[in-house]
Amino acid sequence: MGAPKKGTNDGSFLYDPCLLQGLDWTSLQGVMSPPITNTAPGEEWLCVRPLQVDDFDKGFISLLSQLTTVGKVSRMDFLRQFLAMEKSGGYYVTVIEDTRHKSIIGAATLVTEFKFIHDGGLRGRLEDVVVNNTYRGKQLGKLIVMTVTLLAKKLGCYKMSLDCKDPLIAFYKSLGYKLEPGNANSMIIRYETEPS
Ligand SMILES: CC(=O)SCCNC(=O)CCNC(=O)[C@H](O)C(C)(C)COP(=O)(O)OP(=O)(O)OC[C@H]1O[C@@H](n2cnc3c(N)ncnc32)[C@H](O)[C@@H]1OP(=O)(O)O
Repeated sequence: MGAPKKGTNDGSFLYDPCLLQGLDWTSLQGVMSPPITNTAPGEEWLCVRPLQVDDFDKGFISLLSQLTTVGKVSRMDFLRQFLAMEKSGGYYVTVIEDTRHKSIIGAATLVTEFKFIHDGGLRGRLEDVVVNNTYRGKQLGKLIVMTVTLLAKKLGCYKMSLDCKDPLIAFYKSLGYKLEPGNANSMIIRYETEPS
């Protein structure tokens, strides 16, 4: 099934699905074995596409709970955040659906940020990467990360960055992400109470 075809944006997508057409996977030759792309993900029942309004009913929120604490997010909460992201622009929440079960099994988000620096450039951040644990080890993690990474390039981002735990450094390095010497620290102030 791959990605939704041109002209299928009926307004239910968070962003225009046409943006996922024509991503340049040539630099990834050898990284994926067998080679897969967002438009040819290896199984006809896999679909890589922007988040849709009815993905709450397809398990999107419970998938995120395999990444971190989600808390209580009702359908209304989901819809409110979806609409806020859509209105704001710059949120490219991208998912993999198993269309046999109408189930969201993978997700990653590209967030873009307008800058005055870098000639008034656009910066990308990779956020909230997760694959359902029963589907892991089948390259779907690589697929969803590279889909949004190539989308950032297509949108004209001058760089894309991410924060991750140490064990995942090798995973992201295999996809071309680098630790820059002297510039690989992640610092945080947390404003919320840590869950017990
Ligand atoms: C920027 C962020 O959002 S960081 C947060 C990342 N997300 C999480 O930690 C949530 C829980 N984990 C997951 O959802 C998944 O394990 C993912 C998304 C990290 C990887 O998904 P998968 O579909 O299993 O990835 P995929 O099949 O493409 O595996 C690629 C490689 O990464 C390695 N890998 C995958 N997960 C991990 C991990 N948790 N720790 C170390 N290595 C890993 C695999 O061994 C594989 O290596 P290989 O190609 O040498 O065999």
